[in-house]
Amino acid sequence: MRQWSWWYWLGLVASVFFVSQRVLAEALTEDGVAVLQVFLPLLMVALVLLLSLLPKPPLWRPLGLTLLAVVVGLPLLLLLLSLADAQHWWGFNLFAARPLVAGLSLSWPLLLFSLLVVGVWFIPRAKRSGQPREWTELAVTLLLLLMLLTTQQPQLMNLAAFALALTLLLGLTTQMLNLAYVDELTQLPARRALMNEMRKLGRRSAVTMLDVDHFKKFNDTYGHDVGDQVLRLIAAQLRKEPGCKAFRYGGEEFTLIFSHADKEEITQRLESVRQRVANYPLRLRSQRRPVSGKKGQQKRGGGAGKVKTVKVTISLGCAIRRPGESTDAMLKRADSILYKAKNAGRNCALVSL
Ligand SMILES: Nc1nc2c(ncn2[C@@H]2O[C@H](COP(=O)(O)OP(=O)(O)OP(=O)(O)O)[C@@H](O)[C@H]2O)c(=O)[nH]1
Repeated sequence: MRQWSWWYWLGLVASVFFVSQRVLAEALTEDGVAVLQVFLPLLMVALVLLLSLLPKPPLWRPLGLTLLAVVVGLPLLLLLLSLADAQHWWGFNLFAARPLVAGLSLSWPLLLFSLLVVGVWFIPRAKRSGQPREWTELAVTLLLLLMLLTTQQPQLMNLAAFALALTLLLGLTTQMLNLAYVDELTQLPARRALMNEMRKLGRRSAVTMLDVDHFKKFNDTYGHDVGDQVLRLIAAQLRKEPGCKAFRYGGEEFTLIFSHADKEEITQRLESVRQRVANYPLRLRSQRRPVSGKKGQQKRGGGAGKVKTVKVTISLGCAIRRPGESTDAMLKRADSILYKAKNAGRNCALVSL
């Protein structure tokens, strides 16, 4: 679903690029060019804001088609109006369109509007999410702006257009790699990344499988969303641990790999993770509790908005690589040690040579 976003952005970039090329075309009058130089960047900033705010449904849905028609069609409509010399109708001359800097199509309204949209919305959003998609959208917005500001300097404009195409390609590739290699819920490297990393492990290495205790019961009691919160919490604790690399293996299972085989140090690290998770008070708001069923009714009795804390535990099984052992066999052994830890009463870490 999220991948549809690229098509809308591509549509907008293509439409703005086409219209900006027409700015240079001789078919436009001097006033027509001026209108495009003032209004096209303003319209473009408004459209990128719209695109970043609205959900992006599949293109073939009526809403998707409408959104695409808006982002592609409005710049084209502006071009048609400029070709028809329609600027007299909208009082263009009153618009204070004098450029602030000679050679750049930068007017006061554009400077203020783009500073507001980029500074208040795009930059904080990209920083908050840290995702390649949001950073790409910010870079594309800035490069589109640069391209439109430099319509009077074709060499600079071509350079900005080239950088724009490269940014889109880079953003798309990074996102595809992220989809394949990064787990969306926890943002840890996913199983495919683990398998790649395992191939590189040396003779002195170790792998740990870990699993949340009684997670099915936890999900049934507090709901799937709180379960997801637990998985994110565990990922955050694993990420903090030095000397090892964490992966989400799948479901409620995680994997840690060590590129050394020091049993004492590994035991210490696993104990530290286990204790941090076990002692972490997870805050629950009452509205997150189940909305139906007997258990839900009992829990909702506690009053709306009340904050309750719960704790979870994990079990860990670590296999230190044996001479001649394949990484697959080591992983399987770690899994069976994990089940020994479960049978030993859970909330514990076992390490075996
Ligand atoms: N919230 C949430 N739950 C998940 C996710 N992936 C798997 N689960 C749940 O994890 C639970 C795993 O349950 P089991 O394999 O029976 O294990 P368990 O209840 O943790 O019991 P033990 O492992 O023996 O302590 C199932 O209820 C799955 O639905 C996820 O991404 N989010």
